[in-house]
Amino acid sequence: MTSYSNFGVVGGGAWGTALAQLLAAEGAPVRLWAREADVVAAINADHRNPLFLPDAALSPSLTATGDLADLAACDALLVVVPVPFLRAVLAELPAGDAPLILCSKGMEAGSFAFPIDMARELAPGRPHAVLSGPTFAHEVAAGLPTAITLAADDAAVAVDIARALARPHFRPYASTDVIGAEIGGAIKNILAIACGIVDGAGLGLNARAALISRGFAEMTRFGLARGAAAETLAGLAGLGDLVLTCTSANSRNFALGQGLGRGEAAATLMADRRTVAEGAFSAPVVAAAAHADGIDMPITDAVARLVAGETRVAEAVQALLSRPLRTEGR
Ligand SMILES: NC(=O)C1=CN([C@@H]2O[C@H](COP(=O)(O)OP(=O)(O)OC[C@H]3O[C@@H](n4cnc5c(N)ncnc54)[C@H](O)[C@@H]3O)[C@@H](O)[C@H]2O)C=CC1
Ligand SMILES: O=C(CO)COP(=O)(O)O
Repeated sequence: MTSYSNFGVVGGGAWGTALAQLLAAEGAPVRLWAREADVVAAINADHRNPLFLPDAALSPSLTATGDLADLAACDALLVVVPVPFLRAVLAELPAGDAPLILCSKGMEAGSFAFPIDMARELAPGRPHAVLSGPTFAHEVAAGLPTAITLAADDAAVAVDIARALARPHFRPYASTDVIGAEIGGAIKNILAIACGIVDGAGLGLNARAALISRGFAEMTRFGLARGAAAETLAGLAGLGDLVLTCTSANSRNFALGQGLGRGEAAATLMADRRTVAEGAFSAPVVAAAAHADGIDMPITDAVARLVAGETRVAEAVQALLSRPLRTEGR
């Protein structure tokens, strides 16, 4: 059994900060790399991250740096950079054999790569794992009970990392279904936008439940075609996270969808965002991947078109409702 005690966190957004705080809460040293100099300064001076996680008081044992080289001595790294920027940051990581735990949720445009695919390509020769599940950052930082999936190809690696991350209120479930964990996290963001649209447009709770169910059918079709296990998709990283983010305006993806549903322009909603709504980036990518593989994903298609400003909410809803009737199933 390998134990990890000297964690580094790559990415000082809400989720990176919350994970760093989780690991540092009892006084363990944790080093966090943040891109913004004011985030680094505020964490070190005031033990706060006013830009991305303003309400959390952070442990003094959590220190920040703007230099990735300062993470070279860490014995495990959590990588929490939004997917569109992940490749560039991975390319700058200091060399080493510390495991990389990928915590971002999405699929890269052009390459169709998930975070773990990029890590294997750009930082080979070390263990890679995926951490994904229903986990609002502010709740984890506040110490509220949370369960999550930790997936790695090697079962022993998954168990070791899960043990190292576990805390009394934070329960990682070990898994070897890396692709299932990646697909669940990427697709639930897209479906959270769809549910936000239904909410913003006032289409009712029946419609939201229908979207969650039929969206889960899309996630399952896409996942099974790529070798994911049905249990993973029905677990924390899939259905669990889908339920969380499809039912709460705390989800940035859901909130973006609410704006679209109220009729606000996608371009306006996307402009000047400091925080990410990964589903807006992933929707066209997953839609294109599904088309290429011949997988039917009408809700994902609709979200991609709405985010691109190619259709209006009423048209998209009409198109979904007028699809031919079919038998229920995957
Ligand atoms: N916030 C949450 O509750 C959770 C977020 N996630 C995932 O974690 C990942 C990171 O999200 P958050 O920490 O919430 O981010 P955030 O929305 O709080 O902050 C934005 C992040 O993007 C970074 N960024 C912006 N432009 C960049 C660039 N050009 N190069 C590199 N980095 C850049 C910022 O430095 C900041 O770290 C996403 O994939 C998200 O889906 C996963 C679970 C929970
Ligand atoms: O992934 C999340 C919770 O599990 C956070 O969702 P949002 O990115 O939509 O806020």
